[in-house]
Amino acid sequence: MSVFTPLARPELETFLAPYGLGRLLDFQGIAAGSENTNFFISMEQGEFVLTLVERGPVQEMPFFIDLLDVLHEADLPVPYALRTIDGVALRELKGKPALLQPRLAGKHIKQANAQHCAQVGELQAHLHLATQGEHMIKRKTDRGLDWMLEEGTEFLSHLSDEPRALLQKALEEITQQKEKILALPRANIHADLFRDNAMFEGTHLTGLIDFYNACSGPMLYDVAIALNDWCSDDDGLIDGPRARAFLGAYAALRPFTAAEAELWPTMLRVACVRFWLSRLIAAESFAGQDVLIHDPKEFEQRLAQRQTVNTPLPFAL
Ligand SMILES: Nc1ncnc2c1ncn2[C@@H]1O[C@H](COP(=O)(O)OP(=O)(O)O)[C@@H](O)[C@H]1O
Ligand SMILES: N[C@@H](CCOP(=O)(O)O)C(=O)O
Repeated sequence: MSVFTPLARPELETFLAPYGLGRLLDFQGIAAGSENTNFFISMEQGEFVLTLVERGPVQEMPFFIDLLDVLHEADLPVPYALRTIDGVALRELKGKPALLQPRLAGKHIKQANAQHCAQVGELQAHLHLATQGEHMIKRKTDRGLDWMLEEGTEFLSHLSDEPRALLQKALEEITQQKEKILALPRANIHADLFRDNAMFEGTHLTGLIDFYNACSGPMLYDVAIALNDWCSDDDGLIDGPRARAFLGAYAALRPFTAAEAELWPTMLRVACVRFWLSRLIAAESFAGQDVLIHDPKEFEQRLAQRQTVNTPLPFAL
């Protein structure tokens, strides 16, 4: 279970008092999640989630707070940092940066269908449209192309022949296509829009959570990351109907460009490399600990399946 920092009721009550949300009724550590410590918090005035930031770009918390404010003001269903009565958003608890956010209704779905995928594609397009151009808040990801090349090269010697050849080929492609990828249309991107970062009530998408990988970057990269998770079957193949539903709903709001259509197969592979590597690293660094670790093999398999891509981007000439 990923509650890295346990909390006792009195220290939580002291922390929550300045929000003016009434008495603390109940709280519960959340087992899901792998990066931060999260608690469901029931107050007299509603349901909230408290996050203690355990690792990652702690000094960049103002970026995440600002981005979620922009998305919230654009009426998109995302959590955002609640302010204390004195207007403070970013606080500290047990020496960790701490945020209190509204709790979104619903739960994660395991089996996505075309209807789920269309809603996620649509919401992702809204997220990009709200943060394009002068609205984009700059933040360089710490897991970008240079990181992939560096960590990937490091990992080659840890792998057996077949995965090593697969990774080597992908790293060469990243080196060759890097400039073109970086020139694609940009916005703020979620960069981790997996099923476990979206909430559904029945078939209705109630919102997106966990923006701690968000950054400024190519919108197509965000699409590829999401599609690899939402539209893959158990063998790692792209499921045509789900992928077309996702891409069609997205493109109806933000049509893809010719450059994006050309780089689509590359981008699907880059998005596989990103999570294959981060999972390999997590599996090594958290081995034997009580932390949720996702299977790296899943992305090795997806990368192998994306050597040919039969689902083109819907793109009108
Ligand atoms: N604002 C929220 N509303 C509802 N549930 C949330 C919210 N934030 C987090 N959660 C719950 O907490 C879990 C872990 O949150 P997440 O941000 O994904 O953690 P981590 O950063 O550790 O991966 C989610 O799977 C979800 O169930
Ligand atoms: N969704 C990811 C986990 C989050 O990525 P990280 O880079 O923040 O560890 C996955 O399923 O691997």
